[in-house]
Amino acid sequence: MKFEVLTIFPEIIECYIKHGVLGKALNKGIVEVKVYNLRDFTSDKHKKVDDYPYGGGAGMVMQIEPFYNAIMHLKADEKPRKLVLLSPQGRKFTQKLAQKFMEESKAMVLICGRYEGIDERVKAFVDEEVSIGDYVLSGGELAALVIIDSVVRLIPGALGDELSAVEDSFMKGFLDYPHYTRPEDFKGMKVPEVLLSGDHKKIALWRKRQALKNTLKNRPDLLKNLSPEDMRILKELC
Ligand SMILES: CC(C)N1CCN(Cc2ccc(Cn3ccc4ccc(-c5n[nH]c(N)c5C#N)cc43)cc2)CC1
Repeated sequence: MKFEVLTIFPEIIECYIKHGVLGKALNKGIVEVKVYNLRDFTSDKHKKVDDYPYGGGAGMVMQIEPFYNAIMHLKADEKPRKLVLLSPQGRKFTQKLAQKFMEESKAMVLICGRYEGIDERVKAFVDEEVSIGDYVLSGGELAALVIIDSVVRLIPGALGDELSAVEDSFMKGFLDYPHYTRPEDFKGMKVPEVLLSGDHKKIALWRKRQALKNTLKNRPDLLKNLSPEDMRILKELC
């Protein structure tokens, strides 16, 4: 999977991708990330990327030319790629969309704006407009990293543990169960006895109950299409 990121702050992307799962996936060659500075695609000596909005209004708007030049530069190799514009107006990014991107795209271009947004005409060159959530960010870079991270986790072999990607919550339709590790007793705060029992059946049931309890409390909207067994457990919790 190849990601090409267009941004005026390449350092934001370059710093993050060196670490953790992403860093390992890069080293394994499972994923490639190339970052392009939009200022390198300007035609003036000041490398200007923004200007005042037509029609007036607060702030500055990013000009189309650097985006156009960068996109045409990438498309010169005529390889297929999905062009995704990060935007507060985009469709909501979910685990399901991450799965779809992983399955359908061998290469993705993540287009990151700043300021008050970008010239609307850029959208004529993109395939998708995506938002990571209903809150206001200062630019598209964090959203691009969210997409890269969540899609890479789904690539077989990226996590080094096939189950993890499948077991990631949201895929199953409810939140994760609580996790504990040593010490058993931290200032009187003890690990639940069941987790020390070695009884894997009991542990699995406890984890399922806790996951459903957490989901009922924090994200009841995820509780759809439960199995009859999960529904039975849920009813016991109510
Ligand atoms: C003038 C007045 C009436 N307007 C009122 C509405 N404001 C909305 C506005 C606010 C901030 C930004 C900053 N920004 C620039 C590029 C960019 C890309 C993504 C995101 C972004 N924010 N939140 C997400 N989930 C995102 C994603 N994905 C934010 C971005 C862009 C746009 C803009 C100003």
